[in-house]
Amino acid sequence: MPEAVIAAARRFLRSFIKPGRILVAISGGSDSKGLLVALHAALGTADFEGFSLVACTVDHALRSDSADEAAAVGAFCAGLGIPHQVCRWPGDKPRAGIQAAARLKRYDMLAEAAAVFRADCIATGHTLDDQNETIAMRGARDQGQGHGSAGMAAAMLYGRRTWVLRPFLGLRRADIRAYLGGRGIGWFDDPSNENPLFERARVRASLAASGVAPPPRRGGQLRMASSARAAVLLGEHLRVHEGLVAEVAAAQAGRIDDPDWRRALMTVGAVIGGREHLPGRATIERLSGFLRSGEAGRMTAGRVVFDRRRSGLYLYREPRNLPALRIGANESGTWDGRFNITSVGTALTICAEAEGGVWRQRLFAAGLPEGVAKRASLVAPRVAPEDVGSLGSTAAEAKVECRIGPYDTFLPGFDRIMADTIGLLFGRDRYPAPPVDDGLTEMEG
Ligand SMILES: Nc1ncnc2c1ncn2[C@@H]1O[C@H](COP(=O)(O)OP(=O)(O)OP(=O)(O)O)[C@@H](O)[C@H]1O
Repeated sequence: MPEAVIAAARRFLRSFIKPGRILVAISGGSDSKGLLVALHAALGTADFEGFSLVACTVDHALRSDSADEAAAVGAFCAGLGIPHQVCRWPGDKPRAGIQAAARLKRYDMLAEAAAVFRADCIATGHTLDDQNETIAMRGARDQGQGHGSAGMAAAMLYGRRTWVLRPFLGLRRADIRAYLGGRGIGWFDDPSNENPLFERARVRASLAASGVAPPPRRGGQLRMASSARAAVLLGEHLRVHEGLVAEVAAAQAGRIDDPDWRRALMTVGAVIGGREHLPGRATIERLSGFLRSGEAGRMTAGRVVFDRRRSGLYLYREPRNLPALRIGANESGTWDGRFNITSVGTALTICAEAEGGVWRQRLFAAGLPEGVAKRASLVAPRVAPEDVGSLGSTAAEAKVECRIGPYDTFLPGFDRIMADTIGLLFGRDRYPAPPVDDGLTEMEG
């Protein structure tokens, strides 16, 4: 029903803690165009003073007519009096994984545009149809263990800085099209949506062919509750030493059949291993068998050693395939997916602390078993001024912080409680809060 569209726009605006500027990510397709039009209509009433709209189209420059389409979207926005910017992806494009690369670039450019416009958030036109496709794709990829079943979050923090909100996540695409059609507004259909070379296009076609609407979901709310509980368990049972070792109390180490704890532990494991994703189902099952048995020993999974002793469980990065990195003066880089390093003044080289050095003493002083302190110290970063090479030290020439691999690029709003807890354990600040009431927002999902 087209009325649902304007109702969703109004509900979204009411969820803001205070009025702000919203950047609509508009591709020119029906969903994002419907979002822009519905928000514009809602803001035309007296109920939402203090809000403003701006818009941005990313021209991926992958199709010959994309620049013309982006310009046409600009003209449409101008007709509504909404400031609009086109961001073009310049240069050569990767051949493999083009959709994933385009998505990352898109969010990067949208976040940049939001900063330039001083927008408080980005809004995208993701719909319930997109949500169902995402859930089907994640299920098929066997991410299992409940990681993927919550689907897309109604709010997502990009790059630790920009909130991306999805106000139409509970709406069907057909309703948005009917809403636009009723106003005589057209849209572009992206041919890649139908291209069977892309997984999403195949899933979309098969969901449409099945003709069955998936049942309504409360995935977002359930996931938020799970994250809150996981955060409590982490606070009670897990400590992190120097960003290198996660120590789990002995009594908790075997409770791997608790799904919230398992997800929390696997997420901490991903941080320790410098990974963005949790291990797949088969790896988690193997690891669970080991932890459930309660026997002392070591198992490696996802670049992380799970070292089980009588005194507790210890997680640390396995001492293999550690990279070397060069960072120019006053530049930043990420080493091994685990540490963000910013040079202050001089160019730096970063490699693994192969001798253990001062880290070993610190970990030992923190009360860790000697074997754990020894192994974990070998994977610590050794930061040296480039011109001094191996004689350098970690003195004042660098700022080093832990990277939280699973959340620093994309943080689903429903995981924020757990992400904050993990961040604090690794010596980081909390992530910025969203501009909306996220409890309300997740009810859309
Ligand atoms: N070229 C673009 N310019 C601006 N916004 C875009 C563009 N492409 C997509 N978007 C935004 O993203 C929304 C979802 O589009 P689409 O489903 O194609 O993206 P996606 O890659 O699936 O996103 P995600 O991976 O985050 O689910 C659109 O409704 C729109 O708001």
